[in-house]
Amino acid sequence: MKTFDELFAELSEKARTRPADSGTVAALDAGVHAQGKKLLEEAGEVWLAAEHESDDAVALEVSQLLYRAQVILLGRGIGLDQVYKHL
Ligand SMILES: N=c1c2ncn([C@@H]3O[C@H](COP(=O)(O)OP(=O)(O)OP(=O)(O)O)[C@@H](O)[C@H]3O)c2ncn1[C@@H]1O[C@H](COP(=O)(O)O)[C@@H](O)[C@H]1O
Repeated sequence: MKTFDELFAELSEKARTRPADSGTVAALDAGVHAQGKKLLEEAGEVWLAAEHESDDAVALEVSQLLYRAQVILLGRGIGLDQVYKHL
């Protein structure tokens, strides 16, 4: 299990070291258009799960949405502090 901040630290390290088997590196290399499509896809899956599926299914989809939001942030070079100041 990991927190939102821990995941962001892990993904930042992946972006820095660029391991060949990293899906995050591939997602970053795919560019913002592909990243945005994934984000919207996950948002839709959260919505559908919330309407029709179990609590655990909703939690899974939200975890994937959070991951995709972090990829967008990493792609733009935006840190979590910059996000948190708006919360
Ligand atoms: N939390 C996630 C995470 N959430 C979602 N995803 C990706 O999103 C996919 C699920 O999205 P979809 O429903 O679109 O599934 P899919 O279309 O079958 O998948 P793709 O073909 O798009 O890969 C997963 O298969 C992963 O590729 C994630 N990929 C990685 N992480 C975490 O990120 C960390 C680094 O991962 P790597 O960069 O791959 O090493 C690890 O700790 C992982 O747990």
